[in-house]
Amino acid sequence: MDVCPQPFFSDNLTASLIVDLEARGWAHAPDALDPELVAALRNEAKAQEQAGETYDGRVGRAHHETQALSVRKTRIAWLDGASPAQKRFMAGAEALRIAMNQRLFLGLFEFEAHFAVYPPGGFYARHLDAFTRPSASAGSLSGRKAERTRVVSLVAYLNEDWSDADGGQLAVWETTPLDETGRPELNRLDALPPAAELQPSGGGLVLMLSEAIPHEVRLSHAVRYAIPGWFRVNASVGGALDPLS
Ligand SMILES: O=C(O)CCC(=O)C(=O)O
Ligand SMILES: [Fe+2]
Repeated sequence: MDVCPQPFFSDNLTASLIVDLEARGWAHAPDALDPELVAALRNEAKAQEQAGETYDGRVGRAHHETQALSVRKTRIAWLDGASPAQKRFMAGAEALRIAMNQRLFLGLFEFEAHFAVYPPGGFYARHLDAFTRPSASAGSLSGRKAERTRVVSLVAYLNEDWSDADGGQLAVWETTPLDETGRPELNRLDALPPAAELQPSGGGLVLMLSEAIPHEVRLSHAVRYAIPGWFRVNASVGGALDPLS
């Protein structure tokens, strides 16, 4: 791990993203990333797609695989951090991780990310990236343990010349309705307009609290390139939950 990773952008932008993240649970900066880096990453995503190295994205471990295509239609390939562009991307994420830990005391300890290529007709239905356990006795949620370690989600967009007509906006909501047992009931958000609908234009960057911000990728009419990633805490050791979490 670099001692002083090269940040994506200025300290000012980092600080204002973190202020928004703390105040409302999400933050967005259009044109946050260097266009050269964005182009290099987009080319890698395209090359992997053409080489058949991407595969169908699945939904969280708590869902049945058979549901996947009705929830999410996208193809993914995990970043391995090997190419110069991926090294730079991981270094920027590392700088953000350190800044978020310094200001928000989140204890984030690692970052994982993948390319996501949405074909025309691609989408990702409304979801949370991680689940809060409603109570210690919620045994049926045990399958979600692994995902609870996602604390902050990041999405970086790699698209060139995105227009309104291409669809594919990221809709974000600032509240999560819960049912009487404390489980998220996201279909109740049908009645609530999203707090924002963000264009996936190249260079844009979004941060979201993984357990708190429901979001969806609207139907995309063009090929849509993104890198979603997650900052994680070390909440499980040997399959057991960290008692502090
Ligand atoms: O691509 C996006 O805008 C968001 C993707 C997303 O929500 C996810 O991969 O969990
Ligand atoms: Fe997500």
